[in-house]
Amino acid sequence: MSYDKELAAAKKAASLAARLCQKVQKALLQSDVQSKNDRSPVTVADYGSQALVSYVLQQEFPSEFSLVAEEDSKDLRKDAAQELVERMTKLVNDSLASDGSYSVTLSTEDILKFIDSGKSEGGPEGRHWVLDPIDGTKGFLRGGQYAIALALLDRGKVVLGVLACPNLPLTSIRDQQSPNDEVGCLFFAEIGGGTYMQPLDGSSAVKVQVTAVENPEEASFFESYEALHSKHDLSSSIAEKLGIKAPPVRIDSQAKYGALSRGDGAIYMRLPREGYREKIWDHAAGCIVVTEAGGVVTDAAGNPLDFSRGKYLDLDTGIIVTNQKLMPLLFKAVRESLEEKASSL
Ligand SMILES: Nc1ncnc2c1ncn2[C@@H]1O[C@H](COP(=O)(O)OS(=O)(=O)O)[C@@H](OP(=O)(O)O)[C@H]1O
Ligand SMILES: [Mg+2]
Ligand SMILES: [Mg+2]
Ligand SMILES: [Mg+2]
Repeated sequence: MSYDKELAAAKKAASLAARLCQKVQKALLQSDVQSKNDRSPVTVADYGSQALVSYVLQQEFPSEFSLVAEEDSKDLRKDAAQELVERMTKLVNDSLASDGSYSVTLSTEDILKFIDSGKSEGGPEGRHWVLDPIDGTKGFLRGGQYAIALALLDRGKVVLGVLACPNLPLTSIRDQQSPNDEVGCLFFAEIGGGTYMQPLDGSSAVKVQVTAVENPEEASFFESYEALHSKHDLSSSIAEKLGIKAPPVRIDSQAKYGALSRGDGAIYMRLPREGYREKIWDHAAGCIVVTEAGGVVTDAAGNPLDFSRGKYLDLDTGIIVTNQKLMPLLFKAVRESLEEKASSL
């Protein structure tokens, strides 16, 4: 089955949302009065992105629409949020007007409704869109990496994924010469069709592949920027077992899956603290982008991720990602480190 029409709509929606986020982040980084604790820019961009993606998908697929998305409008309906909602409404309408394909002006109530149409629970039947309107909200505020991550589930399987990474350099993050290198990547993958990357400005796409590195000593690895999101001590013990020499590259958000899909690094380890439950929108798009580029994504027990159980991913301990050659070695090192840790407790 082909999902070409769905993929085209997903690319359009994610690109529009990326433009909105870029605009907000630019204003945020330029303003000298910003207070470190002011989260309103990310709030405006996050909800604005969700409203835009939801609107575009509903225009393209009016009859069959189900969206599992991270945000809902509850906080926005409070009186104190009124100014923020107005700012967001203007941003969303400006984005739609600049695109030109929809001649519409949405009211604040319309926008809140589009945000709330992301309340589906997903599951093993039918089709569901899965959206993280901004993944890496902390990275967004820091001026670092973030992603707009959109995927489609069909009968519980991820069949397409789009990752817009507005701050990711077009060339490998390992070869960065100057901070002026061009940024803004759109990764996309359809099941059985491979993974492609194109500049967010719309120029032509290239096929990407994960790295062919077979020697773990030459492998480099990614982990979350935020130490709270992953046990960095555990990943360093795994890296040591593998003989990895280079220090980890810390990047925010699913931009890690994008960077890995084109070979910027060989391994991504995400081993959250006990009790943290992973959500499908944090991994669905990234997972297909990596697997269609020839990579493997499993939990720490070696099982593929199961996106058919609703909003949460029920998995064993964490998520590990690499190419097919390195996976058996990585898996072994992960098991050994976890066992050592368990016996030392
Ligand atoms: N405690 C904890 N453990 C693990 N994961 C957590 C935790 N808290 C949050 N999150 C989720 O992580 C998403 C950000 O992904 P990353 O961890 O790759 O980003 S970062 O490098 O830490 O910025 C982030 O996604 P966004 O909320 O969309 O930014 C969260 O869903
Ligand atoms: Mg997220
Ligand atoms: Mg998010
Ligand atoms: Mg969040």
